Amino acid sequence: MSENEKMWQEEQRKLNETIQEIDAKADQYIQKVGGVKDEVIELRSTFFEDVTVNMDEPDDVMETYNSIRQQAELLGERERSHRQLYNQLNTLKRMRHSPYFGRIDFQEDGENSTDTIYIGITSLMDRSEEEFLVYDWRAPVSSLYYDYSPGPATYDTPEGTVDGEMKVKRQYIIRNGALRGMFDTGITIRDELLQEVLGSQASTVMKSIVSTIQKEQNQIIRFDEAPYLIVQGVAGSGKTSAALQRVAYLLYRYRGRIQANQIMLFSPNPMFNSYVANVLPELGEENMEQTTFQQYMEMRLQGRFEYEDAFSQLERLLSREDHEVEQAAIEYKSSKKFKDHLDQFIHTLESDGLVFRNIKFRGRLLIPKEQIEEHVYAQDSSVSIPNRLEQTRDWIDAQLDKYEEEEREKDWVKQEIELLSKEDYLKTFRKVSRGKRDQEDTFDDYVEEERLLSKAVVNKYFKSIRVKVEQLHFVHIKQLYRNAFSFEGADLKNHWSAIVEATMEDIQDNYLRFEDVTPFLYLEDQIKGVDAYRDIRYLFIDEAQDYSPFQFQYMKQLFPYARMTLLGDYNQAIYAHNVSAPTLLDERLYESMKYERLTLMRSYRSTKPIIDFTKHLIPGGEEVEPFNRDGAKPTLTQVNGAKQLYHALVKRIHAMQEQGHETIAIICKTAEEARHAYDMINGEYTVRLVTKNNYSFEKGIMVIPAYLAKGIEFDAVIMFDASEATYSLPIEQNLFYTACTRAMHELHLLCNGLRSPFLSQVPNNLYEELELH
Ligand SMILES: Nc1ncnc2c1ncn2[C@@H]1O[C@H](COP(=O)(O)OP(=O)(O)OP(=O)(O)O)[C@@H](O)[C@H]1O
Repeated sequence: MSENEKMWQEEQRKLNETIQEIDAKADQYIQKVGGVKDEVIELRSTFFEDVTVNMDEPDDVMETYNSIRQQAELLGERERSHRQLYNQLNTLKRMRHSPYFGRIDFQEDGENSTDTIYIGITSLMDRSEEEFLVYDWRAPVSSLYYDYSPGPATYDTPEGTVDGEMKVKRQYIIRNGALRGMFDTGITIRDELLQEVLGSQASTVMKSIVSTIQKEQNQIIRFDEAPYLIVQGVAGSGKTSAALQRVAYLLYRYRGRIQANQIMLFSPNPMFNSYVANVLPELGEENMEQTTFQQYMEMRLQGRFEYEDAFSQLERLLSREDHEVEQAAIEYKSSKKFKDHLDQFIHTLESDGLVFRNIKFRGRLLIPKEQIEEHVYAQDSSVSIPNRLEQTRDWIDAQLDKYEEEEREKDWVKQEIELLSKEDYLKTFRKVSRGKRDQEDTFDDYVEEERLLSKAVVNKYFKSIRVKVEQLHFVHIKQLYRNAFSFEGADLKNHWSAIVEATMEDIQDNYLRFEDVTPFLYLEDQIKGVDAYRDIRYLFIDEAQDYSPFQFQYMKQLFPYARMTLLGDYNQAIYAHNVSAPTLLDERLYESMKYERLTLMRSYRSTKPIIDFTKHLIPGGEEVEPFNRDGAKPTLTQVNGAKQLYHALVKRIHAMQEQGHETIAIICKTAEEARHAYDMINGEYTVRLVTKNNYSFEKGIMVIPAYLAKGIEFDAVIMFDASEATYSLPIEQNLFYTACTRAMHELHLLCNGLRSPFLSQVPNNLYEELELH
């Protein structure tokens, strides 16, 4: 038997033993789960047998309440342990399929023996819970596997650094409990496994990468120093993947101290949310909180304003009209400079200038705005505006109590009572008299009945005023936002008056453009007080290049206790505010803060020929390092007119399907172009049109605007129209690059008319020009 065969046998034996151990543990768990389940069922069915229910006397009610609470707590605790055992059992099931993926043999300095350490998605102890059979990939010692090749190696533990020598580093492919492959690896994780992983079909859900994490990604995952981690990574370099494994790492590293709901991820679009939703559960962890800026905006503005979202703003700018003024407005309103300006404005409001609304009731002026103003500015100027407003709110409430009482005597109230239907009358009567009866023995006085009913009627009408007062609606934020523009925007020269005029009109129409949303909310928060997310400890911002400097400042305020991980790629900055301004990945924004900036240059998503092509679409692209995965060159099909475009498209889709590609994206520039492409082929193929209002990621053919394909990948990408008429302006360059870099295995460009000037930067030998036959 050769050395290799012996090694294989030895490893097979080890694998069998581990699986036996997993089975034995699973049996133990099944018994425990069964036992707890029976208890839960029993507790549920006998819930009320075991509680004493007696509502006769107040003391009895209290006793009943306590008894029910105790029983509910017991049930809750049993249900929790059932869930926990059930989750552990599921993890064991996953481990049985592939208990580990790597091994290192490590000899610590000063020790005689070498430890053999197997590494898997979670740790596994033997039945007696004494020895580790498998180490969690997030354990300190496991970082050796990602960071070193055999030779001297070091890892950090909470107790300090451990030095030693790595003797062996081995990788396994284990499927359904059987050893399929095994490699002793060198400096980086050997390419075989990565080749296998990357060569597979695109999936509609993102996969975990723990078995093939690369050294530079591991640095991101385990980073634990500065409060800001900025990651600039080229398209497909694993930023999102690293972010998700980092969440899993943090949950492991700070187990018991940080829960999944204290970690939040901001993602670029809702489709992305479902795309990444599987990674953490696959690793046996709960998902973090996920949201988009769009969702946050909706939560804040819905019902108050019509507002534009980021996608519509982009669509507006992508239309081929003159956007000079709009572009200037977006750049300015998204800048730190505008925020500083607003801060100055807000500062002046401390002594003068807040605008208020009258408080009226049925046409009667109850509290004039001047009185509110007087009340606010009568307070000590050292008190913050939000605190003064809170104080004023209490004062207004007290005034309203008085007015409410006055109103009860009015004729309209009597009429209202008369008009109450019998049901309403009884309902109101019961409601108001309920409290009364507890205090008095009899209740038969007509006057008292009238009094209570009028109180109820007036109360009902005052309710909406009370709610508005509670929300500090008496401050006229809309007017204040307008007033913020009553200065001379020196840098904007001849555009300023046009910008101000457009803003005034929009606000008058109760409409907020996307570029106004953040400044508006910021102003509102500074005046009314920030409703911050104080529980969030870690904030992840994916596609960070798409956020404006103003949004960043805003987020900092919204998440005051969060460490931030910002991941993105400046070459994929597609929004107007970043066309000529630095993105959030720019170090200059962090100069006064503690931060670390890491870069990822290696791209894993696409085949080498695709990366060789796409890297020429951006300045500095020559530094992008492709992962060496083979594939066909991208193609370019030149067509003239809609008819030829249709034929080229159909031909291409057909070829992609023949080759067995499961996710095929026809990527367009705008929603309008996507609708056009969709109409062209719908009926011929089963095809899905993805819009910002319809977002789920399924297998098949989809037509999608480029900005919605952000962060996502497909087996094959067909660029619907790579022509000059579609892609030639500066704002279109990154969009073009982003769209092309979504392809994993195949990239095909159709071009109706003159080709985009961005293509002239790509050497001819890097793509194939096709004729349409
Ligand atoms: N270490 C790795 N092992 C296996 N697959 C990897 C690894 N790193 C990245 N990938 C794969 O490469 C693809 C791109 O990764 P990901 O989406 O995380 O990149 P990204 O930098 O966020 O991309 P983009 O900015 O273009 O949206 C995914 O299919 C991911 O699974």
